[in-house]
Amino acid sequence: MVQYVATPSWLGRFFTRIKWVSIEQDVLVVHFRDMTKQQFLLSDFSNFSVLQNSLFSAKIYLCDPNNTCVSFLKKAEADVLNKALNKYFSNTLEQKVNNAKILLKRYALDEFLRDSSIEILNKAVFSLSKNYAHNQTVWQQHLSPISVKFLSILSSTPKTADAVAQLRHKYEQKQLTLRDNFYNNVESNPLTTEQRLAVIRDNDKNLVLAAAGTGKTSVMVAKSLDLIARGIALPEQVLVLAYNKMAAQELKERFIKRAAHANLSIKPPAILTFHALGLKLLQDAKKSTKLSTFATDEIQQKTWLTAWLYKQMQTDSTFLKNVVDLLHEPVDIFSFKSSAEYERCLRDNEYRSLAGRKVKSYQELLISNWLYLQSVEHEYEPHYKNKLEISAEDITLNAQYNPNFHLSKYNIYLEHFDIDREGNTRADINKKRYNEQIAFKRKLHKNNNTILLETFHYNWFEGKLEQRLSKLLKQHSVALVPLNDDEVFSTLNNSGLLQQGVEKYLKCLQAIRAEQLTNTQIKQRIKQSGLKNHQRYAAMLIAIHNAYMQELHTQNAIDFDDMIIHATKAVKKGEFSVPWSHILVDEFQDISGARMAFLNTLINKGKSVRFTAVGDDWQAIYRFSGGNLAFTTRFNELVGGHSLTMLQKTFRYNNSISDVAGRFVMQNPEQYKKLISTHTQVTTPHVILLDDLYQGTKSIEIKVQQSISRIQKNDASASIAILSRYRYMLNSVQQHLKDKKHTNSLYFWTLHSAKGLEADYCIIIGFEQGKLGFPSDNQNNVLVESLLPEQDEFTHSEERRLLYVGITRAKHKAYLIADPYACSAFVKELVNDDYPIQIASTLFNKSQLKQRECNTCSDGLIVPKTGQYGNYYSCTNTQICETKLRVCKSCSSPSVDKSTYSQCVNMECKTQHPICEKCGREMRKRKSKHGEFLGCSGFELKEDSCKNTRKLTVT
Ligand SMILES: Nc1ncnc2c1ncn2[C@@H]1O[C@H](COP(=O)(O)OP(=O)(O)OP(=O)(O)O)[C@@H](O)[C@H]1O
Repeated sequence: MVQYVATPSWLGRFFTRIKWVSIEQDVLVVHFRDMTKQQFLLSDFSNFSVLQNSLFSAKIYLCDPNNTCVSFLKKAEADVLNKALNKYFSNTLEQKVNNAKILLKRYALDEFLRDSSIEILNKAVFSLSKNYAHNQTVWQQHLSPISVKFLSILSSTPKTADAVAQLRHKYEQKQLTLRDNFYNNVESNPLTTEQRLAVIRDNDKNLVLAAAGTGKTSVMVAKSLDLIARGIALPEQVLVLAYNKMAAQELKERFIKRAAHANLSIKPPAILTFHALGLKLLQDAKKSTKLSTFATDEIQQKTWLTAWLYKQMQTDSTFLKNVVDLLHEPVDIFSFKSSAEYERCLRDNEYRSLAGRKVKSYQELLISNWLYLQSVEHEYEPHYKNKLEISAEDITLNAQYNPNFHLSKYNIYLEHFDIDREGNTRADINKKRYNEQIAFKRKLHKNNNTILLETFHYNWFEGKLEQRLSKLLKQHSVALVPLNDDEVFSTLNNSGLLQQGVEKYLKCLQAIRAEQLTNTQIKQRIKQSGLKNHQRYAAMLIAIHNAYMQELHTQNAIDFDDMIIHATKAVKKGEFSVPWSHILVDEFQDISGARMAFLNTLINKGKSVRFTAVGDDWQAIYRFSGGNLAFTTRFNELVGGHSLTMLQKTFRYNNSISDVAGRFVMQNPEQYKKLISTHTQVTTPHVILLDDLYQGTKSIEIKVQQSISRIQKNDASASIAILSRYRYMLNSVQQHLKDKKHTNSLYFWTLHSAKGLEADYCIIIGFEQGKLGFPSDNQNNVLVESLLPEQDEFTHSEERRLLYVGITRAKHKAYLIADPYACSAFVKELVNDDYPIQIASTLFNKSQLKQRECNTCSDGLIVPKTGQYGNYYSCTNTQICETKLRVCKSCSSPSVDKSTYSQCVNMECKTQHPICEKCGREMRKRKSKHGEFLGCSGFELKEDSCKNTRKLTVT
């Protein structure tokens, strides 16, 4: 039925195509002269229309999203039509406002406004208030006062983001009041406001970022109880995931205890580890869950891989060559920018050749291995001539000369020179001097009639090292007899090199499975690492990965990774329907790629699942087993939009512990900055640094025992934990304390296993230097590194977090016991950077630490030693630094040799002892008929004697 027709004014005949406009049923129809028409469903409008009169005609603005305007209408007809439209709109918009109220209540007042509900509110609520804001007078004319009031309140916050924030704030405030009693009583102490907010916020995704001891566990328990008690979820709709069995058990016990305490008779939700959850889903989906022995017995896994490699080597000689070539990652020394970088590389890599020799560089290793595989016997760095003999001829070499290799059977020397075709050297080596030394070595061999064969860095770089070796040796009639495959295999096996390779490949396999890497990703990651043989490494690892999965298939069994990987697949395929509306995950900072993929699948397959991650980026310590901190630090990008709550008040420890631990971990700029406040305040340092000496001799065991006795005297029932980076040190302390009497409960934790635990007092040991020290220098090699989750560049960043975890286990005091003569980088930092700790030993005096720094290498320390010729000092970086210093006869400090004297480093002593400029031995005062003079102490020696003398005045 056509109603309210409006036709064009006389002007409209020239300026519009419109024939007439009318309301027909619930549709506004614009008819055009060419018989076409445009229709607008009236119920689609969320705004009133506006009439605008001009001299000869009128136009109606429809105020729809396209800003449609119907122009050149007769004024009187347009007026009637517009009134009719707005009458209609006032009914529908009144209904829309009522509906908006219902939606607002449902999505923003009765529950926490979730990101996924914002779209609904945008369409049905915020769009109305925006239209209202632009057209207020018209709306006020046509709508009821109560609707106008509602819209005017809403429109006072025009930006959606602000409106969302306000609604959330309002909801939080309401719940804080309503649930005050519950939050006061759910734990033994009232929850803090930030803890309460962490419980209340129920966005699609929530991140609770905490620090140690801030009550993360309390929040997990309170949140799951609150969800169930308020009827937001049934117990079977809540899933809590803990990092390990012990934590899951603790959460379960605390849930039951707290529910009873809050007078709630509530059945606990599912509180599981990731593995237990995977297993449960596989069982529910009727999948095989037989556990492979590989999962529980590491040795079986090693045996399997060794046997598999052996089988491949037997059938394929190229494979055998690959195994040998890939034992050590190629190192291009020209890529080092400083001597420190080079030293670090040498320290982190031990080059043990097939002949069982420890050599100093990767390229020397290749040469030694090649010689070995060709059955050429060779010595490494044999003595050629000593300093004295050489200096008689030339002064270019300042130590005794040891060429790289000597083929004794043929009396041939072999030198590998680290230069490119232009004679350039490593960045930190003086090119001129190095080339002079090469020239001198050549001359020396010539003068002595010895054969010198030469290979160069560029031979290796151009992939022609083996070719050159073969050519040179053949020219000198050296017999080359290649070993057969069996001989090579048994050498690999007997030397332990195969074992090392197997261990490295298993670490890679673990990383591939934890990160769920595809073959393409494996290739990409290894390529990105810059490894020269990246294609061969990738091919080897892909083959091992496939063989491993095939082996599990043959066993018809799964390993721990499979519990998660297979369960993810089953959920994806819909073989298990997800019953959970709320998933809470603890220790999120250590989540792996595979676990995150599992969580994402559960979230996507479930119905409107809300996810809460609780973690602490300062405590991420499981990268080696796939923990990827980026999921926490880049949560928005990698997991999604979320509500963030920070827990920054700690209850476990005092401000002294918090200041030291917090400052230490925040040295890494990649860590979140947090302002931690502590429940307990103290006025003196409660982190104490002790030396590990007992009556002048290193004895960690006795020192720990003494510390325990001291604690016991003050607090006989306190719990005490002894913590160390590695288990071996704990074992020896535990053994020592076995028969000693003590009233306290003692715990022995590695720093990794201490996660989530606490004790009244903590004693941390093991601050040694090196691979088994702390920070541990046991760096992964480049290959394993390339497959592990990315990490920030800050030196020792994960080890730093580990010390943070260690110190923050203590409720009252943390004792750090360290070797003052060889203290690690961490102890040096604590002392040198004036951390607010109590230093309970004068041996950690800053200037003494400075005196002990090695001047030759980048981070070695000079420590006292006793050898067959008496006492001396040497550098702790034994692999790379040969520094040996004499003991000052006046004060026993280290003394550094100059050309004619040795200078004591102790600034208060500074004694100069004369030494022989020819052989380096001590010079002694002697008498002759001409008076006193200095003579070399090597004078009387039978072999290698030195007759050097000089005037007494010369020092
Ligand atoms: N609101 C509170 N008031 C007083 N004590 C609290 C409060 N919340 C937690 N605690 C106490 O603080 C201590 C640390 O709590 P919890 O173990 O939950 O911390 P956490 O954040 O999980 O620590 P970590 O990450 O170091 O393992 C516990 O003894 C706990 O009872």
